[in-house]
Amino acid sequence: MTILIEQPQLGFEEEEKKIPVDEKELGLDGGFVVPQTNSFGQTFRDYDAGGERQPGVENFYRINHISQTYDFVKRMREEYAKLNRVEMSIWECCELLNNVVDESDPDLDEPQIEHLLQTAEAIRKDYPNEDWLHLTGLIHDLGKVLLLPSFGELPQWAVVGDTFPVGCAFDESIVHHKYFKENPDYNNPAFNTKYGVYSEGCGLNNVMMSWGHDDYMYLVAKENKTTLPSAALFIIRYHSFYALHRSEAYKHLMNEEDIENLKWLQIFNKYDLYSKSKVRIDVEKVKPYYLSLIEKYFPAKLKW
Ligand SMILES: O[C@H]1[C@H](O)[C@@H](O)[C@H](O)[C@@H](O)[C@H]1O
Ligand SMILES: [Fe+2]
Ligand SMILES: [Fe+2]
Repeated sequence: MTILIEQPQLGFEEEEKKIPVDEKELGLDGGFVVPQTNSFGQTFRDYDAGGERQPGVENFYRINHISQTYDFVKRMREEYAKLNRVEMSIWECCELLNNVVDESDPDLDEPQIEHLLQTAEAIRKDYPNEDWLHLTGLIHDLGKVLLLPSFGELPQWAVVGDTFPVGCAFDESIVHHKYFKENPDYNNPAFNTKYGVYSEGCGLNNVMMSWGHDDYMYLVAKENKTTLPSAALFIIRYHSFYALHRSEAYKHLMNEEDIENLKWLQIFNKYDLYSKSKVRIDVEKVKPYYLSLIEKYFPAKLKW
């Protein structure tokens, strides 16, 4: 029952693009200061904080956990693999996110374009030479356009929030785990064991993740033949997989390449999570720089 999705084979050129992960090797001082609290005065990712956003966020996860089943994900992957909805550039997509607000996020109620630029600019300060990582910051959440009418207007529960594997047991570390009890897969013996339909070390590429903006943007980038390195595609695809990159669950499904790429994801996560603030970036000022990166790593128009 395992669904195999093709991963670009690492040829000679791609091999050379592999990037050193050691922060010391990169000569960085990690200037970014992790703030103690979010813009609402609470600790980041506190899902039981009881603040103004809590009831909405909890309700979001209730519906998300009940509805993300193995069959649902399979259907979504097939449907969106067609990439037959829209043709546009990466920057046009960034602008579309001007009007998107994420209901799953306890730390941010700003339009998403702010979050993209805040993430990218924070990375750029600490890792000035890793231009691929700046661009990864800019585009990692573009898949949230799935909320908009021309992309199928999917409900929030099918677009945002933390992701997790389907087809095997839901790990206890997943936010608001209790709501999985009402997911039909929860009582299905094919899907509710440690390995479920997978096997030890099978590689995350062979694992079906709950459907949302991560997997969609990965698909868009890959199918439109981005020249970004494999670590960038991994970051885009798994940045919402907190059970893995924060709680170290599901490690038994990883292969060697996943282990390498996870190091970059963990660096990235610091900027994705803690750069969320009310301090706005001047879009027009930074736009030329990001346009030059887009031109370097993507075709002018992409299929979405
Ligand atoms: O609420 C947030 C948001 O949807 C992010 O884009 C996602 O990456 C996180 O995992 C999630 O917790
Ligand atoms: Fe995200
Ligand atoms: Fe993000």
